[in-house]
Amino acid sequence: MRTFIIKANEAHTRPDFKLSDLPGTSGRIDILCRFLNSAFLLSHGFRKNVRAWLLLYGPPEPPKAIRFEGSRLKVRLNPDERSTARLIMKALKAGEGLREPGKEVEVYPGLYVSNRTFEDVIRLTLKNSALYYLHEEGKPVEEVRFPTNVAFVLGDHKGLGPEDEMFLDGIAERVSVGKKSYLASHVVAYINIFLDSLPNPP
Ligand SMILES: C[S@+](CC[C@H](N)C(=O)[O-])C[C@H]1O[C@@H](n2cnc3c(N)ncnc32)[C@H](O)[C@@H]1O
Repeated sequence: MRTFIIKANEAHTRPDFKLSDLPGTSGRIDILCRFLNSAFLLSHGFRKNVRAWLLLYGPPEPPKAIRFEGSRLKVRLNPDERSTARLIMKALKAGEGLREPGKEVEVYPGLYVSNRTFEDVIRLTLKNSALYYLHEEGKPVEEVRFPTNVAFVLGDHKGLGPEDEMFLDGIAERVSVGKKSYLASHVVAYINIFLDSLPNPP
């Protein structure tokens, strides 16, 4: 089982953005769409063994946590950003008015929204997965021995802040795919392809 978690510092938490201008109006939800594309899509296929969390911290109602559960997802994820952004919009719409922090609403089978925080999701994930923080200065990915259930945390265009990093210290090993700073979606694609190449892939 593979889990990918991305914290999006400015991603809007209401469906108030334009599908025709995601980078300019949504707080970079376009990055989240590409992230989902890399997490789930194969050419002519879909990775059912993947769970992805989008943690949105932009205006006006942060936080919102959107969970895509590959094993249960019934809606189609397409390669284009626009249709994926529409799913995110649907989830944000379903999450409007949510008050209880722990309550998750099912938007479609396999797609959920809640008010869970970054810390809530990390704690939940740690219950059944080894946690890795994807970071340029981490241990080279080729040197890590991955167990059956793995979870990877990434930042968005701003990266993770010092408080998030402090929270992850001691609970998430830093892992690198290279010294350069790559696009979040490229890092996820690289990790998926690297894990696929292992004799017993998670
Ligand atoms: C700051 S990068 C760039 C975001 C970019 N603007 C985009 O469109 O995706 C996003 C995240 O990718 C991860 N990342 C980038 N380069 C990496 C590397 N060489 N090794 C491991 N993780 C990396 C980090 O978690 C980082 O916070």
